[in-house]
Amino acid sequence: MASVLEIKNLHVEIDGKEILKGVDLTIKQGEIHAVMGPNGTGKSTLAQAIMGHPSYDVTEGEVLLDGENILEMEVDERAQAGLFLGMQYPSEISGVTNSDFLRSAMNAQREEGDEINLMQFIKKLDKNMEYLEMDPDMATRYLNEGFSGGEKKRNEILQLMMLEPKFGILDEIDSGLDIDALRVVSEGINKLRGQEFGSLIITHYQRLLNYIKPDVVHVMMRGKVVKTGGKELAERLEAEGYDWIKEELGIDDVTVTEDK
Ligand SMILES: Nc1ncnc2c1ncn2[C@@H]1O[C@H](COP(=O)(O)OP(=O)(O)OP(=O)(O)O)[C@@H](O)[C@H]1O
Repeated sequence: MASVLEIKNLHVEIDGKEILKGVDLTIKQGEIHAVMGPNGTGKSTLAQAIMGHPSYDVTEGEVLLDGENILEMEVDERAQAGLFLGMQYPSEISGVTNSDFLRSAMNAQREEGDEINLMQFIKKLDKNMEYLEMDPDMATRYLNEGFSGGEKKRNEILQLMMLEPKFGILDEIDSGLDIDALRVVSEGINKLRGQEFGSLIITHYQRLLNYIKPDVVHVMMRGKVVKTGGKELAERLEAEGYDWIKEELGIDDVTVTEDK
């Protein structure tokens, strides 16, 4: 049966300031959802809260993966349950090679005693790196250390392709990518597309959505999802910006501020 990720009435605070003010959103496995919205409207906060970043306090609501509240799980348990978070700014880890990191992450998802066979791992790694047009040296370099912005993003998609999560939460996967990298990264996501994979892709640009056709598009303003539609919604935003939504809602300021 297809898995479902349900975000229900999610309220999140950072340092006592409420950023998310009741987000509702449901993704089924097999679907790709895009989250768009002006700067400072809570998109990254949503991704961070789902994955359990310690600075983000959930004050109300729940996030259910097949009916189970993942907010009660530790971060590694969330990953084990099948969630993957791509970071807007992936961190560098010196002393751990990219390949070792990937193998440990894959083994962490498996039962003890059922570790992935080394040859199988190398085969899968080689195949996916080739697919993503990555330099083979990237496997033996320390995780993200000295990687360019584009290399980090490609590497994130490599992680996604190796781990094959149920749901990938991808924050600004297109930022800083040149046009070739954008194509490759999009192809990687499209390759995963299918009944076994669902994704929430946070992006500013319709450009990415020319390569990855979303099934559903959401717009966030003031810490909430204010509009949901199909891919034509993203096209209209690209052509007309966000003003028409602000007019519809009767608001001037879209950001998350204290007094709303
Ligand atoms: N660590 C933090 N401390 C205080 N405020 C924060 C923190 N992180 C985010 N915020 C505030 O929360 C609001 C929403 O931020 P968030 O990063 O979720 O927005 P966003 O929609 O992803 O924006 P962008 O499109 O610019 O990436 C902003 O006003 C931001 O300043």
